Amino acid sequence: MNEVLRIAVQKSGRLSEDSLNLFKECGIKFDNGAGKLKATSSNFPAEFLFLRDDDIPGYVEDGVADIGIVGQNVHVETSKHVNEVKLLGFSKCRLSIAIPRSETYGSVKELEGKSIATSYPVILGNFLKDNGVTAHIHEISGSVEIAPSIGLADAVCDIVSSGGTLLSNGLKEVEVIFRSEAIMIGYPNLSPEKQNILNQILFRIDSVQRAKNRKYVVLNTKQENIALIRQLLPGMKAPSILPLADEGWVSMHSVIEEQDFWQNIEKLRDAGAEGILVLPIEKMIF
Ligand SMILES: Nc1ncnc2c1ncn2[C@@H]1O[C@H](COP(=O)(O)OP(=O)(O)OP(=O)(O)O)[C@@H](O)[C@H]1O
Ligand SMILES: O=P(O)(O)OC[C@H]1O[C@H](OP(=O)(O)OP(=O)(O)O)[C@H](O)[C@@H]1O
Ligand SMILES: [Mg+2]
Repeated sequence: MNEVLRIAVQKSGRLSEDSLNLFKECGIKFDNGAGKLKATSSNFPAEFLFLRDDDIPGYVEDGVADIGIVGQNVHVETSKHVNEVKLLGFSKCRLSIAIPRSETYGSVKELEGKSIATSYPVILGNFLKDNGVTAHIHEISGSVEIAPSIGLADAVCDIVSSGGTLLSNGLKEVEVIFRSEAIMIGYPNLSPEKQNILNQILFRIDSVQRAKNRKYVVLNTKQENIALIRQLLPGMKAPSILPLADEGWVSMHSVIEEQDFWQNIEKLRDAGAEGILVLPIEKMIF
């Protein structure tokens, strides 16, 4: 039987675009046109389900979806029996407790007896228990930051990224209780065929991610500068060195971490590097 890997991604929201791009950058084509809830890839054995993010861990636990992408916050909150396949590095945010800006705050003990509105009762409950605080958790499913201003709760516990939503609702962050990024979760009992398809996807993701942090560098220099320039480019284990038409000149080619390049650019020029080109790399296969 020709197996197909069922992949659950958020239909629309903070995870959607990066989740879809992840698969597209891996060369997996599919149509995610408006209103579509399911799509089959035209060039890879995969089928996509477009869902609410909160539902994804349950689908993956039941094996209705083979893998899914959610925030770690949702993964921990839903506490489903799934494998943690891979952290993905996007949709980074934190889960924080916030109180009205006009109020003072000394320590977590001040939350004793207070009511806190949140969509994350499990994570918040664990935090309060670990800190020996008893508070009333008021569970609501969205627009949490409005709660103190309408008298629904004394404090909130919600996702923060830039802090803009807290600011515009007159709140200040007082405790960071969880840090999150997107994670790929998987059904624990995949068939060997499906595991094989997943391995192909993971291989492609690694190739794309590796390439993102690195650049292909080409520079020209006089032959006598080669040794010094090699020392300045830590990633340059075995650069390709090609003779130029001009006698005594070479072109050096290598792949380096982008960060190393910026740290050494001035020294490279001082060492005699000229005509430096820094090019993006699309994929890196080892
Ligand atoms: N402002 C933000 N910056 C970065 N990541 C965020 C931000 N807000 C949320 N996230 C992350 O993205 C996930 C999805 O956020 P989103 O706001 O789209 O969820 P939602 O409104 O619950 O969506 P759905 O309609 O699918 O239930 C969150 O669980 C969190 O991991
Ligand atoms: O610190 P900030 O950068 O302001 O981000 C935090 C906000 O982002 C998310 O909501 P989103 O805007 O995704 O809307 P939602 O409430 O509809 O999920 C989250 O629920 C916060 O409200
Ligand atoms: Mg949701």
